[in-house]
Amino acid sequence: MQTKPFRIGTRGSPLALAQAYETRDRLMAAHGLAEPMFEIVVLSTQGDRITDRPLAELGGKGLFTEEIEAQLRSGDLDLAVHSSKDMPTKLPEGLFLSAFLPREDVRDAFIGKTAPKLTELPHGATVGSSSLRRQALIRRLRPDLNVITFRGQVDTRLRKLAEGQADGTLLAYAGLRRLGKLDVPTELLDPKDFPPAPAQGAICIESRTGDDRMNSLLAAINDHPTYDAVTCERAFLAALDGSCRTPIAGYAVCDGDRLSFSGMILTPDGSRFHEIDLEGACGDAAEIGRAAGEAIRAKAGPDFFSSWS
Ligand SMILES: NCc1[nH]cc(CCC(=O)O)c1CC(=O)O
Repeated sequence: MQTKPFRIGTRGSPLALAQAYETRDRLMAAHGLAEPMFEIVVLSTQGDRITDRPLAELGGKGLFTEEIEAQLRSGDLDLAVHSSKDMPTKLPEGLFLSAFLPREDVRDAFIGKTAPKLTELPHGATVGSSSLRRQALIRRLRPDLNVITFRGQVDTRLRKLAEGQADGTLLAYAGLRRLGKLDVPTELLDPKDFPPAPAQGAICIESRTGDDRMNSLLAAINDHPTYDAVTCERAFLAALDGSCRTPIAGYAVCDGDRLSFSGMILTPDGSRFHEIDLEGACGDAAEIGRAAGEAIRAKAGPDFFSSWS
């Protein structure tokens, strides 16, 4: 019998906390465990402390995970809850993504102040976003808009918008939903025009490879279609070597045992882009993502990636 509570590591943002509590609740329900069996441990990461520069400039992924992973490896934590989208494609030795919770809505939400839709914004209007993918997709659809960097937690960004720092902003609808802000979006963007980031909307749980007891508890809350879809999307990202300077979109859907993947890469100014669609068996998720990454890289040619830096 375990007597010490399981220690769940998380960042302290309202969204991160909501995700950690959801994971704890699912573990409690699946195993009939009581609340005192879990302890939520809040950690601050570099990504939380540096809020004035775009993530891509700071080295991108890993900034939200390193401090948490160090404690997971040392045994100070038993599991860590993350937004899969923030996870680097390569994890530290001895750690793995052991479970994914059922995916939320993958779409990006537009929050317009001067117009309800991205396509209806006045000529030259300002849109705040620090994501390279969103910036490139906005410019692809509306090259006339002025895209500015917007960072910080959801509430910070909404405050900046309310203060008039921009005419609109984009956020993952999944995050807004988890925070109960269902009425905030003025438009939900169609993934066909505005494909989401790989792994958007999926909560993942990271644990130690050798921790059999923890991993068997986690296996019971794993959602298989989400696991396969995100595995495919992360393999796509890894095949493009996850360069944090390339705008990359990609999403997979599992329907029964079939998986359909759509991916896109863009130049940062949105003037050029390439798309790929690939289908296969859910069991081949990683292979489909990797093949899609290699195919789109070949389509784009080497000049595509060296045309900016
Ligand atoms: N660090 C940004 C981040 N990572 C995950 C989410 C949203 C939740 C999700 O995609 O699961 C967000 C905020 C956003 O993109 O609006």
